[in-house]
Amino acid sequence: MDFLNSFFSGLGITEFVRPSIGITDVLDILIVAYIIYKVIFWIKETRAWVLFKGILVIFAFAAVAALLKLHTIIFVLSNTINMGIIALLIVFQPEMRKALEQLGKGKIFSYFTRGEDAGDEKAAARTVNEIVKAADKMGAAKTGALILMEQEVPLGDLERTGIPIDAIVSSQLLINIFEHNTPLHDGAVIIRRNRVAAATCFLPLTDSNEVSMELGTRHRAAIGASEVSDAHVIVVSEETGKISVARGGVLYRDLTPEQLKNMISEQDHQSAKKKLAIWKGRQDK
Ligand SMILES: Nc1ncnc2c1ncn2[C@@H]1O[C@H](COP(=O)(O)OP(=O)(O)OP(=O)(O)O)[C@@H](O)[C@H]1O
Repeated sequence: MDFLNSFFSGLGITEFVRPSIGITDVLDILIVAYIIYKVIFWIKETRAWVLFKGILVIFAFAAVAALLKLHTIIFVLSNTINMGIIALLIVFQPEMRKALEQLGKGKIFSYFTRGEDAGDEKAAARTVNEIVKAADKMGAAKTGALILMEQEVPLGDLERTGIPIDAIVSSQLLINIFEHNTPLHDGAVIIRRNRVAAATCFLPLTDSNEVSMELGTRHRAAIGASEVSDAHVIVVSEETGKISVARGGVLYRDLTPEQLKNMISEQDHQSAKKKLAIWKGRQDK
C-alpha cells in the first residue's frame, strides 16, 4: 500500500482511493467474463459470426461519424438501432432457440434424467445393430431412408408431423417402412429409446448454402434436423445407396456399416461431441 501511495504521489496524485472489492465482486466479474466468453464462442460457432463482423463495421462507421460530427448519419443510426435489435432477435430466433435448448440439456438436467435410461444398454446396442443392418440392406437395394435417433433434445415437434408407430426397432420394420410405394415410406422415421416413435415425419431443411448441389432435399432435411437438435440423423441415398450421418449441422458422407455403428453408438457420440469443433469446418461441400 505504501508502495502504491509513493508511486502515485510521485506522479503528482496525492489522494489514492482504493476501491473496495469484496469476494462477491470477484465472483460477479468471473461470472460475467465466463458468460461473455461463452457468448463469443457461441457466436463464432454459428452464422452469427458473419453478422457480428457486420455489426462491428457499423459500430466503426458510427464512431467515425461521431468523430467527424456527421449529424445526419448519427441521427439515422441512433433512430434505427432499436429496430435493428428487434430484427436481430427475429433473424437469429433459430440460433437462440438452439442455444437455450443446449443450456437446458446441460449437465444439471442430464444428471436428473439419466436414471430413466439405466439398464437399457443391452436394448440400445440391439437397436444400433438393427439400424445398421437396415441401413446396410437399404443401401445395397438403393432404398432411400431418413432416420432420426433422438438424444437429449426432445423431437416431439417433428414427431407430430408424422404418423405414430410406437413399435420396437427391428431391421425388418425399418426396411418395410421405407419400401417404395408404401404409405409410410415418405419422410423421416423418429426413433426414441429403442422404439420407432413415428414415420413420415417432415423435417426442417437446412438453409446453409455450403451444402453440395448434388445433394437433394433428403440430405438437406437431415442436416436441417441435426441443426435444431442433437439427434443422430441417418440418411440412405436412393440414388447412390450411400449411407451418411448428419450431426450438429455436419454431414459425414459415405460411411461403411462399421463407421455408422461407431457414430451412432453412445460412447462414440460423447467423444464425437468433443471433436465437433474440429469437424465443424469440414462440412461436406
Ligand atoms: N423436409 C423433409 N422431411 C422429411 N423427408 C424429406 C424432406 N424432404 C425430402 N424428404 C424425403 O426425401 C425424398 C426426396 O429425396 P431427394 O431425391 O430430393 O433427395 P436426395 O438428397 O437427392 O436423396 P437421394 O440421394 O435419396 O435421391 C422425399 O421423397 C422424402 O421422402
